[in-house]
Amino acid sequence: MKIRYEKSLPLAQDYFASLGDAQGYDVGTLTPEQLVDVDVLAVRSTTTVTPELLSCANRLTLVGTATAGINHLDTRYLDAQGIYWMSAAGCNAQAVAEYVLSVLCNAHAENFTDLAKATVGILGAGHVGTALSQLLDAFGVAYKLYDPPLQQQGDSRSFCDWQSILDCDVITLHVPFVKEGDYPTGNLIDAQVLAQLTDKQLLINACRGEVIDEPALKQRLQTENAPRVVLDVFANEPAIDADLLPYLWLATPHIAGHSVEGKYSGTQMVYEAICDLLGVTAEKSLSDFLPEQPNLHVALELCSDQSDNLAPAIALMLSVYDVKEDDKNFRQGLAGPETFSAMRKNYRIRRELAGHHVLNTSLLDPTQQAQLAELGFNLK
Ligand SMILES: NC(=O)c1ccc[n+]([C@@H]2O[C@H](COP(=O)([O-])OP(=O)(O)OC[C@H]3O[C@@H](n4cnc5c(N)ncnc54)[C@H](O)[C@@H]3O)[C@@H](O)[C@H]2O)c1
Ligand SMILES: O=C(O)[C@H](O)[C@H](O)COP(=O)(O)O
Repeated sequence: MKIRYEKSLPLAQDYFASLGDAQGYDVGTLTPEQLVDVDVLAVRSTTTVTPELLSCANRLTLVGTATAGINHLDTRYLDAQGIYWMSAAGCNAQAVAEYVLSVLCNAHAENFTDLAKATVGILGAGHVGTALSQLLDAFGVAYKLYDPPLQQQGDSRSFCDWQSILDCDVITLHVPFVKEGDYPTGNLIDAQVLAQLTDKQLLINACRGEVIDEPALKQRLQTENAPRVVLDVFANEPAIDADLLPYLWLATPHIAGHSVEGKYSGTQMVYEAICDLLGVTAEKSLSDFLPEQPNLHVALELCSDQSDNLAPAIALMLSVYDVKEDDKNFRQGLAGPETFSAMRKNYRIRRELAGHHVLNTSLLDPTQQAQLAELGFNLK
């Protein structure tokens, strides 16, 4: 069995070497000829899998992407060729949900969004939307879900209509980028939608840049009464429109899903798919590779504002992951497509909330303790 993998998959050799001849390629270097006699191609979103790329692939059985998004795979072509493909659905849902929560905590800290009163509109209630709704439940923050495909499939949760989502204090996008079908998402947030949003609202995009009409966004952000906007994703990555950045409240280089857990899980899922293909038991698991959770003891000095019931959870959340640090690094480091890619490749080690130890929690009231436990913290 020959496996070709994009070197951006963490732990690829550790996972794949025992399954066959596993060889890595650098992002952007894979040629059609390198797929001759290859059985499995393992990618992330930085390899676009087209008919041209696969034109010499004479034995390809499986294309696996260690990402949630699949818009870089020509799935129609793969289906027509009888090549099985899979994605790492849900691998980084918690990471993206924590990214959004970090944005919300910052908005609350700046008195822009009062989380005790605000309603968050979640557009797309799949893995990420659901993980986010669970974090918001822990915080006691109100939210609405919008997801017509899931609603049509009979999902038992309560969904709202399009206008209700646009009326929310925060609108956060978690849909796939889909060009065709009953529910296309390209430019879902277009000039007309942007015109409706006001400077009391926060718009977050951590799904795909193409879901927002970016030129229209740039225009809107230069007019009166414009919403606050946070972008993790951009049209035409890595050659993004850097002129947009000054108009954004927060901007990051497509790293919302890049927690250690999120990235390792992606490789784990591709490994499991290859094991299935071979009919062998998957013997490796995430816990074989995840480093010990950093011994982060969060002191309650962080939780000084006892007048705000959410203050301890917010302080702890931001001490574990503050998106503002990523925003600062991005604005300082961006000089072109290469630096966009390099910042993603060399992204810092970011661990998810679950497992962090919190000391002195007996000083908190039971509601606050429950909030922390629901967020995944280990209370000591
Ligand atoms: N920034 C990042 O690092 C990052 C990380 C993970 C995922 N993503 C992106 O976020 C997307 C969502 O991730 P996920 O894991 O939740 O995927 P998912 O497939 O589990 O959920 C997507 C949801 O969107 C819904 N949907 C589809 N079209 C819709 C429409 N027109 N209107 C409303 N809802 C619609 C689907 O029914 C589904 O429930 C991915 O496709 C990927 O592009 C980005
Ligand atoms: O779709 C996903 O899972 C995310 O957008 C993910 O962060 C993409 O990761 P990349 O392969 O570009 O690092």
